Amino acid sequence: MSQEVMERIGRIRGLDQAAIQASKLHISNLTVPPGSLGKLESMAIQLAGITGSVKPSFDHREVIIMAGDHGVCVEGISAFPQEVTPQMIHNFLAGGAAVNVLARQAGAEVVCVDIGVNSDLSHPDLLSRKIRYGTANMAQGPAMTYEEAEQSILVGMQVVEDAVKRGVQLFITGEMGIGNTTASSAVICALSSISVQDAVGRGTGIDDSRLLHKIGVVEQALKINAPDPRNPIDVLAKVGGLEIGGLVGVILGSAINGCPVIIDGFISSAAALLAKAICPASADYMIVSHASHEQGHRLLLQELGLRPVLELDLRIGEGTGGVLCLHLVDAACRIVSEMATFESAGVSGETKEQTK
Ligand SMILES: Cc1cc2ncn([C@H]3O[C@H](COP(=O)(O)O)[C@@H](O)[C@H]3O)c2cc1C
Ligand SMILES: O=C(O)c1cccnc1
Repeated sequence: MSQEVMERIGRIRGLDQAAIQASKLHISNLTVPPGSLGKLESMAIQLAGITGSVKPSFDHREVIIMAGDHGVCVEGISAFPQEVTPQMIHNFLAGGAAVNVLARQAGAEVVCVDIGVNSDLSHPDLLSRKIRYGTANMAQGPAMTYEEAEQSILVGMQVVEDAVKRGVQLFITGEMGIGNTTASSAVICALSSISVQDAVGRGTGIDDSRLLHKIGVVEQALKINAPDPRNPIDVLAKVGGLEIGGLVGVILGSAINGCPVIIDGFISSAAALLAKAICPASADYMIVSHASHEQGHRLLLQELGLRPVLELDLRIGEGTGGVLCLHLVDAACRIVSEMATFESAGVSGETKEQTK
């Protein structure tokens, strides 16, 4: 791996164990039966471990939408044409996409990065970090070079670094790239024992015959490229995507900078699996927002070893589920900072189980 990427990964630290213990103790004193706030408690404890604070808050949060195109689209694996990628970028920049609406509701900024769209784009609010004009067709050969894959991770890390300098404290992964459920399926099959049949789903809504074809395309891409399961960069280069690599960088970059990162749907989770393969400690910084309706996402999350917070039958990506999860992250933060303790509220904290 390149020096620049390696040096940054070396800065990832384990969670603050003292803060985790302090958070557990604080939560045990709140006026609810022990453990009764479920995932809100585990989130609050994780956030304490990440930030070192028992009462964290995240006023400044950003969805990073990594956008890239996929050469494999020529195989006819999506229900939509490649032109939709740049068209949706204009929609994000105009504030009209689903993720924009949900981000406004949750008080998050949306940042869009062109890391590999197959057309020229220019807009004052677009971050232009193009590495190449889309990937090559992975059904015929590697999607990109090893160096380009490393570069995509570095771009994601640098986008996070710049945002942290502006005061951003929490990141949400988002993506846009027609064809990227195909690349994500190939990535997870290359990294795990999940079968192609189980990993490949309908993406934007393909019919049964196209689904069978998509399975064949992923099988072919894995066969001709033979990605090395022990080398996540090789997997990303051969069967991944530029926006997937960018998200690996966003996830690792969040961990490097001590920030929580909310993982959105199927594509973001494939990036998370790559990030964990590169640096297992990065998983401590991840919050998996939701279980997507996309076939294979549940198995992917099992592989990642993380439980989703929500289940809303979303199957869109963009960062939509990630932003919705933000409301629950805020809820967890408010619980630990605003709730009364047994002592302050004069409520008896001893359970009958304890007094028996
Ligand atoms: C209008 C539109 C908006 C989207 N927003 C996210 N995606 C999602 O769909 C794409 C992946 O599905 P597939 O692999 O089947 O092409 C990605 O761009 C993903 O972000 C969209 C797709 C469309 C058509
Ligand atoms: O879960 C996702 O992220 C997803 C599912 C289908 C299409 N695009 C994204």
